[in-house]
Amino acid sequence: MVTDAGGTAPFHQELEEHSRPVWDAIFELPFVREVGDGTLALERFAYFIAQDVLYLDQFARVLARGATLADTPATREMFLRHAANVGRVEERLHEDLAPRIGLDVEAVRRQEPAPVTVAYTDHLLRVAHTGTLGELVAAVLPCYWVYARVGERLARRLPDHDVYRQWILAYASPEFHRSVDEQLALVDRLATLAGADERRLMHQWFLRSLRYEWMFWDQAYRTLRWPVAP
Ligand SMILES: Cc1ncc(CN)c(N)n1
Repeated sequence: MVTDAGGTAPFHQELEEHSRPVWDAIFELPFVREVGDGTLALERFAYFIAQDVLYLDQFARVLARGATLADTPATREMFLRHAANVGRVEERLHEDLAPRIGLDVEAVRRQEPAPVTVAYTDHLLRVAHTGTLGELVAAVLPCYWVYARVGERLARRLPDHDVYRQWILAYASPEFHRSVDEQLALVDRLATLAGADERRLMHQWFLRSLRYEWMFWDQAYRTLRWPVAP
């Protein structure tokens, strides 16, 4: 473990080391592997993008709440910029991919989100509205960090599939990685200000979000629907 001059590891490193098996399970997911080699059935990817449209609508609200809770002007500016980037970068990516994979984004927005999408966004919104800024940052960190890690890995050998290639490159981009670094630096700063109870909650929300990231891709691979329609 790398430590600073005072002998303490940065908090994000602690988070990563405690959650190693979940990270490994994410890298091994069939969804991730098949995007990487370009063999994922388009139906599964279209399901994923549809759920991600619904997810990002709520994620942007969580980031806006981060701006409200921000303890410094620089942190407020960062959250506002990140919330705007959801629209400028990720929603634009979805709108660009949608017609190529047979999706109508506006029709998707009228759908009920699937079970894991509801569970994950409810978790983020609850932490954002009942927790501290440190708890919120720990909860959103996997949303950044996992996609950066997956993008970086898959970009080492890009698939021969235009849609998957474009999706991977979005998350391997230097711009996306800069926003991840900003969140990592913020979680480290806030952890130094937090007491033991808050740090424990930060661990808990980080791990929960990380597991939901695994579940979100697994849900798409299984194209999970609500059981028993009315
Ligand atoms: C579910 C999920 N998690 C994270 C990301 C990356 N912001 C995303 N687009 N979707």
